[in-house]
Amino acid sequence: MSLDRESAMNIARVLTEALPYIQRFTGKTIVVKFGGNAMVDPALHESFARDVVLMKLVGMNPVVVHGGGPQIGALLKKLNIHTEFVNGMRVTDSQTMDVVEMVLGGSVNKEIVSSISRAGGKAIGVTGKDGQLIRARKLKVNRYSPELDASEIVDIGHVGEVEQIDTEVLQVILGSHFIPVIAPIGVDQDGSTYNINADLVAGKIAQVMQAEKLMLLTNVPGLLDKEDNILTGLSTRQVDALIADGTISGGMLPKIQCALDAVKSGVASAHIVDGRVPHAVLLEIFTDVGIGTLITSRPG
Ligand SMILES: Nc1ncnc2c1ncn2[C@@H]1O[C@H](COP(=O)(O)OP(=O)(O)O)[C@@H](O)[C@H]1O
Ligand SMILES: CC(=O)N[C@@H](CCC(=O)OP(=O)(O)O)C(=O)O
Repeated sequence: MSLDRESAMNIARVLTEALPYIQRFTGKTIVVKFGGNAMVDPALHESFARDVVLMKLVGMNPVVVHGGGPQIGALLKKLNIHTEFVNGMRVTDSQTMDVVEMVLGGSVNKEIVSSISRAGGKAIGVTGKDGQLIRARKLKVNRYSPELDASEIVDIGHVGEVEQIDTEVLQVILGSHFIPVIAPIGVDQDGSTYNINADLVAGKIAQVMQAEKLMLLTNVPGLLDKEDNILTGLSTRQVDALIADGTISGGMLPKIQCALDAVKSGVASAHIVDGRVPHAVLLEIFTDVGIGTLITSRPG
């Protein structure tokens, strides 16, 4: 292949632009949450896997946490099982829990592991049950009730929140130079299984691993205002106001919450990024192109 001088210079510029980022992030843990909505296109699977393998090869420690909401929804539909969400969380009865575990711990997890292998990397897929990685407890959900004109606690079944992350299994995987791929299923002391929102798991893992970055890949360009402009660099107070006036709702609620919690607990930055853009991870980590919504800890 021969290139004209200008194209060659452009490629060289992009490559050298990556150098300070490689130097800065070598040896650092970067938690990437691959959202179910960003996963629906197989080509995006491949570009995501290549980005993660590249990160690993230049000395970073990528940790992948994945969702699979649309994939769970598709199987539930096939099985004629009705599903609904409260505050962005899937109401999960025992039957739904079985499907969730099958999809997240089975097909979705192994598809990502295979994509990473095809891209030349080595990955190990686990759920939070493996090595008791994710200890969960039942999540209590508060919902506003118009009839009561007050908030009420609703029981949404086998939905959990993270009680504790036991990093031992992660250290073993990372120590053996594998890329961990984690399905957001938790377990409690009695061995009961919980469906946990993948953003919440990614946020907690980033906190416990004191990650340099938490990246949440989704199917929107970032956190949007009512006119669809991307919002970035927000303070906690501004986020609270956006939740109160309904600008932030549904699946964006746990995303924002875990991004704020992560940066408050020492993660240097959290990013909500459009996973529909091919190589979104690569662009965010290795270039000066700022994409999506950046959340850092600052007063307010
Ligand atoms: N202010 C907002 N900005 C962007 N997306 C929002 C906002 N409020 C609600 N959402 C919704 O949140 C969704 C992203 O969450 P979710 O569907 O759970 O994605 P994922 O599967 O990637 O975790 C968006 O597709 C959008 O419908
Ligand atoms: C409790 C809860 O809602 N769990 C999610 C788990 C998967 C997930 O979080 O997937 P995305 O990241 O693709 O949305 C669910 O059942 O859909």
